[in-house]
Amino acid sequence: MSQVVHPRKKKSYKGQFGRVTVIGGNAQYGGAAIMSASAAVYAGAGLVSVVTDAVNRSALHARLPEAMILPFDAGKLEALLIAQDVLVIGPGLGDDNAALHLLKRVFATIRPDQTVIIDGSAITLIAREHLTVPEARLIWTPHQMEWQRLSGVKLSDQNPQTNAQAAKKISGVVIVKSEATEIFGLQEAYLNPAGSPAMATGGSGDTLTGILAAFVGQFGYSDATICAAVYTHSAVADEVASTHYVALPTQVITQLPQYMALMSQK
Ligand SMILES: NC(=O)C1=CN([C@@H]2O[C@H](COP(=O)(O)OP(=O)(O)OC[C@H]3O[C@@H](n4cnc5c(N)ncnc54)[C@H](O)[C@@H]3O)[C@@H](O)[C@H]2O)[C@@H](O)CC1
Ligand SMILES: Nc1ncnc2c1ncn2[C@@H]1O[C@H](COP(=O)(O)OP(=O)(O)O)[C@@H](O)[C@H]1O
Ligand SMILES: [Mg+2]
Repeated sequence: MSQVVHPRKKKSYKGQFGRVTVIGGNAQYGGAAIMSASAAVYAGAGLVSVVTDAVNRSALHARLPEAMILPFDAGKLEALLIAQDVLVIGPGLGDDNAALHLLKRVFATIRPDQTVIIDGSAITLIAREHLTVPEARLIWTPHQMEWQRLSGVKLSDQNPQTNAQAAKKISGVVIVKSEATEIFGLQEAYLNPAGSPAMATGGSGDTLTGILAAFVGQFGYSDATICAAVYTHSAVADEVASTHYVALPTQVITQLPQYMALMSQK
């Protein structure tokens, strides 16, 4: 962990800690985009933007003034996306035609050196519509039902062996989230040792996407960075859960800077 999260150099500025854009949050699921973007900001991303339904503008500005906002239908979308280091697509995006159209528009702009974290509704849409994914550094973050949709492996048949086999057919890194999250597509498979049922609350996965984005954006894309992000999410939740029955995503998010400061000093 401390190998990944290190003290910042004195001579540095926000442009060196990752340009992250979260694409998600329709009229029903605005909170998902807010939690993803908040996690990215609190985990240290230098510049965070959110492409979201226009109805989320006031809520997002009020909750997270650090973030910039662009509505889903903005003409400037491509210009924004091209300048990003990391994209998160899917938290609260929804799976209707508007979401599908936006997903295709985003995929058409992606460059191979960008990291794209594919979550939630985006996974469901890609599986349902058999979409071709762009050439990029892809990180998939399915929960078990999304993994069933994407891989075809039924929930009841999912285990480290069947998951590993299925992940080989998918381009990029696959983080199969559960009570024992597994990561495939790295040099070695990784089993997350932290976390608890206190994390079983809506928004936990949305929060993970923001942490991943911030870690890749500031510490660079590597196996160690991805594992550290997954571990940090659960380890902070464990800290919260030591005194709280549920580890609310918003509470996990606010604890991130303190946890990372301790990690960076080890
Ligand atoms: N506050 C918000 O705005 C929230 C928005 N969310 C967004 O809502 C959209 C739909 O995502 P959902 O995950 O709710 O719906 P999904 O339809 O993708 O998955 C839920 C379904 O899968 C089943 N299931 C079985 N095992 C499961 C497992 N281990 N984990 C999760 N589900 C399991 C559930 O019973 C349910 O039928 C996504 O875009 C997501 O990002 C959620 O993140 C919840 C919070
Ligand atoms: N029982 C559990 N033990 C450990 N981690 C859990 C448990 N239940 C949920 N989680 C974690 O919470 C997150 C849930 O993700 P997801 O279902 O996508 O949430 P959401 O879409 O509501 O944000 C994952 O990181 C998962 O590993
Ligand atoms: Mg989710």
